[in-house]
Amino acid sequence: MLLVKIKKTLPRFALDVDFQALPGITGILGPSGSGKSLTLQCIAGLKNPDAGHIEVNGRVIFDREKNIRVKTRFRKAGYMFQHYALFPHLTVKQNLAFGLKGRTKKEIEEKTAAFLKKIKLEGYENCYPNELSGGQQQRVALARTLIREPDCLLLDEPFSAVDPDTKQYLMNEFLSFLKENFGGTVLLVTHNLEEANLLCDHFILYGNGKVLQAGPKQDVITRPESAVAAKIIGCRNILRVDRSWGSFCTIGGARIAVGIGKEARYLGIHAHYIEFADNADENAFDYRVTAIHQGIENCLVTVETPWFTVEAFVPPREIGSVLSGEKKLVLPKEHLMRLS
Ligand SMILES: Nc1ncnc2c1ncn2[C@@H]1O[C@H](COP(=O)(O)OP(=O)(O)OP(=O)(O)O)[C@@H](O)[C@H]1O
Repeated sequence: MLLVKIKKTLPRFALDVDFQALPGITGILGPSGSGKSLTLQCIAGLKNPDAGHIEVNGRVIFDREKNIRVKTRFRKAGYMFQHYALFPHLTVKQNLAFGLKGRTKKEIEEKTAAFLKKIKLEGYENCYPNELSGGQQQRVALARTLIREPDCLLLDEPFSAVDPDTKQYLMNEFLSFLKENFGGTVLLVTHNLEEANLLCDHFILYGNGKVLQAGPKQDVITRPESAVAAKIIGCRNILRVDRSWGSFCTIGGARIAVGIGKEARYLGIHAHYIEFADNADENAFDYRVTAIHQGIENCLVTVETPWFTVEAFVPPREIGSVLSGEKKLVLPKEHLMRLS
């Protein structure tokens, strides 16, 4: 487990975060410049917080008040950079051995051989990084980090350098490799929601140097607390509430049933929960389609009602009936999210 409670003030930015991350993969998501990479750098010991405390599996690696500042190489925090940062002039084997400085020759031989096997690159030990595919390079980078037996892994956009075609394959490979070879806490910084959704167990949402929300992935996706959090997790429909009372509110004059809950400044609904029905008593509106973006599995349609506009995913086989104009747009109450 990783405990992080740190503050760092830069000339035009202030980081002030407090979170814990359990074993498994925790995705840190947030807009550009919200402090994600800075957090990883503080944990790895590449940057020093001005205040706070960092603990990995019960071992304090930073505590400003107690003047504890464990050196980077003793933190057991494996930091993997965006572009893998393999040494181009070193072979695969030398890259793997790089982190084992100070160990006996025998130990280095044994460990590098074991890791070459794990990453299925036996026979490639004398190759240079430019002779490897993107996926192979990534495995070497991951192995070079894991060979030092870190207590936690810090991954900063590990797939940003990969083309979209190979990305899916790499992510699956990465996940199974990690499951077999690492049982600790992984922090994964990413901009890519699809990637985060596939890989992560938990989410931490960042906004302007602060943690907006944290929790199990599914909870955060289905129950974002604020409009900003909903936007980060990819909610396409965030509607400004004019007035709310009891279990109702109005949006642009339309009365909407939302169920009882906290005071809401916005209502959110994921595009895949919007329905088109022949009959519905509640939250059903006349509409017209103003745009269609044809996808492979779904079409994304922009739908205008006299009171608000939303985007909805519609399976291609249903698009004809949605365009017919004989249906109503329905916002199912159970999928409306009250947002602050
Ligand atoms: N050495 C530095 N000196 C001054 N400001 C810095 C320094 N490093 C980072 N910052 C600022 O800190 C803020 C957070 O940067 P950080 O790289 O952590 O953002 P991020 O959330 O990782 O963004 P991105 O998703 O674009 O990588 C930014 O406003 C950045 O300009």
